[in-house]
Amino acid sequence: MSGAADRAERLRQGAATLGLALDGAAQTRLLAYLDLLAKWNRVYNLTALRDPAQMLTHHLLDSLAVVPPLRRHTQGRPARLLDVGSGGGLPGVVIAICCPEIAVTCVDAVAKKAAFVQQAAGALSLDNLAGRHARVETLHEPFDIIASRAFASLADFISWSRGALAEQGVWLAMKGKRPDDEIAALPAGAEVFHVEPLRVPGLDAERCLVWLRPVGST
Ligand SMILES: C[S@@+](CC[C@H](N)C(=O)[O-])C[C@H]1O[C@@H](n2cnc3c(N)ncnc32)[C@H](O)[C@@H]1O
Repeated sequence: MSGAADRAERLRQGAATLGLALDGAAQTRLLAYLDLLAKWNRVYNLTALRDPAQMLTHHLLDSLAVVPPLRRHTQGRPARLLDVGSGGGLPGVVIAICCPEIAVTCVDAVAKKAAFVQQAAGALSLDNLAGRHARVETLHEPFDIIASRAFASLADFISWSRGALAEQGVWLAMKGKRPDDEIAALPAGAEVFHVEPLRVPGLDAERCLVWLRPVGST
């Protein structure tokens, strides 16, 4: 089997293991995104991983694992999602591909990373995806969901992005092992309402999602 065919099969199997029904267009876009990531990585320095096979498991399937919990939360309704410190677009681009009803903004403080996401939105014809060059602390438009992966401590994630959260909004942090120390160090004004373990197909490592919401007046 060729490398590309092997990746397509592993993506299909991984999505099935996650219980995700991906149509052909979504699968094609996810693989095209992987190709873009691999192609532009040297220029934009998007990820330390160089091998597309590893990128599939560590980046694509890892980000895909967030989609079922996200869909459970939104119930398929339209939502605005901010991916903070998105780098090469993880998990934001993957969410935009799998959930056309979610308008995704990927923000990064490094201009070339935001430019890559904007370029990917055009190349993959994703009307619901935008790359934004900014520090998250400067954003104020309301987002229903603010997500991050490999970004910062929970305390910094919450306090830096607080100004961009809608009134009924929630934060969603993708973490490795359950971050009990970070949860204990949360500032007043935010609380964890759910921590769910995630299984990433083909990845033998602990993963969890931490859901948070604002409390009281901040
Ligand atoms: C370790 S990378 C993670 C990238 C991506 N989320 C992933 O999982 O591969 C963290 C990213 O956060 C960005 N970043 C750091 N501080 C930021 C801030 N205050 N506002 C926006 N982006 C920030 C960095 O430029 C970097 O691209």
